[in-house]
Amino acid sequence: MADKVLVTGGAGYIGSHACKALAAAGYVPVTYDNLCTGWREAVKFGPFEQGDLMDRARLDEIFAIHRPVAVMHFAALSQVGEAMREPGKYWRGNVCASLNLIEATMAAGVRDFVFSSTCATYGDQDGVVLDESSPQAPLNSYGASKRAIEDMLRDFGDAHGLRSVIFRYFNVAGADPEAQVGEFHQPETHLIPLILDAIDGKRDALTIHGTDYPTADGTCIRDYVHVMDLVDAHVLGLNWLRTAGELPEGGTEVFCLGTGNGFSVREVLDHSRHVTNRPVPVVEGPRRGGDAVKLVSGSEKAGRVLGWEPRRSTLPSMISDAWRWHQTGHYAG
Ligand SMILES: NC(=O)c1ccc[n+]([C@@H]2O[C@H](COP(=O)([O-])OP(=O)(O)OC[C@H]3O[C@@H](n4cnc5c(N)ncnc54)[C@H](O)[C@@H]3O)[C@@H](O)[C@H]2O)c1
Ligand SMILES: O=c1ccn([C@@H]2O[C@H](COP(=O)(O)OP(=O)(O)O[C@H]3O[C@H](CO)[C@@H](O)[C@H](O)[C@H]3O)[C@@H](O)[C@H]2O)c(=O)[nH]1
Repeated sequence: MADKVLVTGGAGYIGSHACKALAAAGYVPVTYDNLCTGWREAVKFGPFEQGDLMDRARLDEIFAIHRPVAVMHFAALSQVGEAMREPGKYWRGNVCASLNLIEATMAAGVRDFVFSSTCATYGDQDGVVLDESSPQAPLNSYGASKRAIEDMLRDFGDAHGLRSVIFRYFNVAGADPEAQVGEFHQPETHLIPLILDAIDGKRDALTIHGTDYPTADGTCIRDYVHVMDLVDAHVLGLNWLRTAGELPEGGTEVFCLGTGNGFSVREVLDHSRHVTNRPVPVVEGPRRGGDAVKLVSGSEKAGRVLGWEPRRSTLPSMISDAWRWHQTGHYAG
């Protein structure tokens, strides 16, 4: 029988794409999700188990029923604005919930763990290109909670032999090119789906959050990575983790997932106009709290160690796949 992987947050944007990639690689992805921001209809590639990470008894039950060989942990709260208003929700919902999951994982005798971290753990580093060794100085409780979970994984590795791969994502965008799953957040805060909403009239206009940043066109710069490339890296990371001898007992390895190319908000708008061949209504607004000026990955480690190669992570490809999903795929919501 195929090996099972417990996918927390498998009903969400990135987790649902990861389930598709895991199934294509021969695993059975078992989604564990409380549907607080996810969608039942997004769980298409393996069993669904509804539950909250804070519910230890339910987690123990799921480990006993499915006996997964590894855990991929995507479930989190990830809205920066909300994190700045309600830090307690993020420390509880991300840090306490992950502690519960890690303890349940250890109790079940599972040792291989893949974790979604973020370049938001770096904070604002004055335009430098970031890699795995760059200092972490998060600007908000979301980034701080993710950094704390990274530390927790190291401690559980040192003390109890947990082996983990930590992926620090840059900005994830695009959708499954077959539009079986896609990005659907409510409320949506991410740039590309908001631009697409403005293009087809679902919102009045895209507000540019700040036009006075110290960049060539005054808007923030981000490194966008296609969600399918990102989840491919997870399968590579999982296989690498499971290959005897690659990572010692208790080891933790961090990989940045970005392309090394930074694009400003205005550049993303230009590409969106071009790809959709439609105008984008835009208004210029003030800066959004908690935003770094520039977040770009300088890492080649995921390519060197895991053999990862982003294949779809160009802006035209990410925007056209997101646009296809926007027009043809949807969840009930
Ligand atoms: N989207 C990005 O650009 C980006 C960038 C960096 C890191 N990340 C990280 O990637 C992961 C996935 O992000 P996403 O955009 O897919 O988010 P998402 O909100 O679409 O998915 C998160 C899923 O986790 C579930 N969940 C949350 N708390 C839970 C809990 N306590 N118990 C059970 N299920 C719970 C939600 O219902 C949802 O299905 C997150 O950890 C996020 O921090 C995302
Ligand atoms: O209506 C909007 C939305 C966004 N932006 C700008 O677009 C850029 C990208 O914003 P967004 O898509 O919200 O992504 P980030 O704030 O960069 O954060 C995302 O990417 C982080 C990693 O960079 C993850 O950790 C977070 O979970 C995820 O929300 C930023 O400069 C925003 O200020 C706008 O100008 N207008």
